[in-house]
Amino acid sequence: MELILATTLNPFSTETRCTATKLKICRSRPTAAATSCWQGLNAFSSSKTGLWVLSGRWIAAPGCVIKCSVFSSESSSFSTSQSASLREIPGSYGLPVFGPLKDRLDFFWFQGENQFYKARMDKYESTVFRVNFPPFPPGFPYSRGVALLDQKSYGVLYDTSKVQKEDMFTGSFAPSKDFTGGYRMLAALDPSHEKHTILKSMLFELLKVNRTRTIFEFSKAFAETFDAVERQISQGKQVDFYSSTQKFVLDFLIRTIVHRDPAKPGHASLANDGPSLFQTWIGVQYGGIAQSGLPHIVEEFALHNFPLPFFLVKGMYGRIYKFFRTYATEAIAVASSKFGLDREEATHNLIFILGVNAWLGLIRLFPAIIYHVANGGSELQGRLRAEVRSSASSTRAGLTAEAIASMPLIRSTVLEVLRLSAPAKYQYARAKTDLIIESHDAAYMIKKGELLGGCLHFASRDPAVFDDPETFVADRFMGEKGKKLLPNLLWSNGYNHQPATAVNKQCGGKDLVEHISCLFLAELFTRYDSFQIAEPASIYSYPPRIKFTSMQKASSPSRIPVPV
Ligand code: HEM
Ligand SMILES: CCCCC[C@@H](/C=C/C=C\CCCCCCCC(=O)O)OO
Repeated sequence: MELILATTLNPFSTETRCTATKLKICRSRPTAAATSCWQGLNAFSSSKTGLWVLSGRWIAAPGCVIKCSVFSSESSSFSTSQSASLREIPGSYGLPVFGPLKDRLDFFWFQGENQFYKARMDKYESTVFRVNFPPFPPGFPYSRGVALLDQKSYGVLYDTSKVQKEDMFTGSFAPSKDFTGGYRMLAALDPSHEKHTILKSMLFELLKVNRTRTIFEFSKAFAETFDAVERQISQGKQVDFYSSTQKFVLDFLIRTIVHRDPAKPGHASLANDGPSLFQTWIGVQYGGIAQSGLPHIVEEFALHNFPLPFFLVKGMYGRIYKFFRTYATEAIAVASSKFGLDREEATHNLIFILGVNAWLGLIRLFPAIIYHVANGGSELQGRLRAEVRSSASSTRAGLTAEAIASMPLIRSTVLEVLRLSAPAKYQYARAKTDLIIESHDAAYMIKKGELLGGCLHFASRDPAVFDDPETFVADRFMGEKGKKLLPNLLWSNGYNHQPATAVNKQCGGKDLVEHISCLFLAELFTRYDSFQIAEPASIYSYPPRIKFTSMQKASSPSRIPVPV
């Protein structure tokens, strides 16, 4: 936040910088007798108009006096011209040991993750409050921090000039690097790290050189998956889409980037073990926060108590590594020849990017898309079908990137799913310096080093931003009105109207996710007129309960084979 201080002095030259040696901050309204003084150094910068911009760290109510001595030892005084109230951050970490233990019981047993945050937001009447984040003791370090649950305060998580993202992928707990060949992965690097820029650029390059494969491999994996779905339905079975999605997405990702079918026979083949190898490697690696599907009491004691050692999955990860090292030759060649990366490090990063960043997110997103579109009933399915059929048939080549781009309702539906059911629900960062953050109704002082944790489930339902925030509105992101909401769509660790770059921490697969999610819906309504899922369905439980019960094949398939 920038506080414009109207200077009463002649403007200094632009070279002069003023270092505040003593700031008198009025913690409450200036009429209050009590004020408090801040001792601290803060750099101001002047501009020709003489207006001093006090960047972001100090808040003063009107009438406060800010003493400031400039380098030329000339003293000056300013009066502030704006007001903002600095509020103590509500909440508590509880007593040592007992506080985190109570929070752990609330989070994993008595309340569940959404109610855990909602109960505290209601209790403190604030979207910013102190809390113990998971994972919890005894075996995990204290993750005391400040929760951010509104759209306004969330933005600080993206401002890497104010916060650092080293080892912040899952908050205070970062798995041992043993799980990733001894290397820190791209997602765990702060953008100031040179290796971050190199690895993210490598990813962008791999997505670019494989762009033509994407649609083809996706459509192929989609067809295989739904052939199997239809076979099972014809045998009178309900089809658990969360499990069939895992093979579907892994096949698509690996065929597209590694240029090899994971199950293709060979000395390093993954056979059909890919999904279970990745689920186990990830579940053990992130055990403290993992949702394993194991009986709850087992999950609590086996996974949530202490970080599990890598040796438990050494053999499984060895198979994954051998597959990539053996077959991902082109991708590794790009990494080493074009980006100078060590082949070893490139291989481990490729596994993590495809297996955690890409796969883990998409296998949660596709069932959520089915869930929301099924809940939209025949009306929404009819509108989606009409849009797909008219757009695809209008271009000779069927579901091309251009055809997908001409499906506004499909895209808006995908974005609305990403709003309501963002697969990556938490983003963390640590304050680089003392800083001020703002919610819609107050400003708070965050001290250097404090952990900030955003909970997207609430920020994506911020009633100050979204009309009818709890309701799935497929059209929400359509037209000019929808375009204005893109800055409020936060699923990719950044604002949706802004691009992921090599120097920010926004999801490297952001565009790919939106494109193939639109392609997923377009394929679905090319192949089917409609579909139904079993009730009750759920995407907030783990594993998600999304089971196909029936599909109505397309009466007039406009399918034109996609060019290879
Ligand atoms: C629905 C699917 C996905 C979701 C919800 C998702 C979400 C996110 C989020 C929230 C982050 C930031 C994590 C943090 O630092 O706090 C992230 C980072 C990242 N994602 Fe994704 N992602 C998805 C799919 C993908 C795909 C398909 C790829 C690659 C093909 C990918 C590659 C990455 C990478 C490389 C990073 C680290 C970026 C960096 O550190 O600069 N993601 N993703
Ligand atoms: C969970 C959704 C993952 C989306 C991938 C995305 C960003 C992820 C950010 C943090 C999630 C880290 C992995 C959590 C593992 C949970 C284990 C389990 O419960 O099995 O990177 O692109």
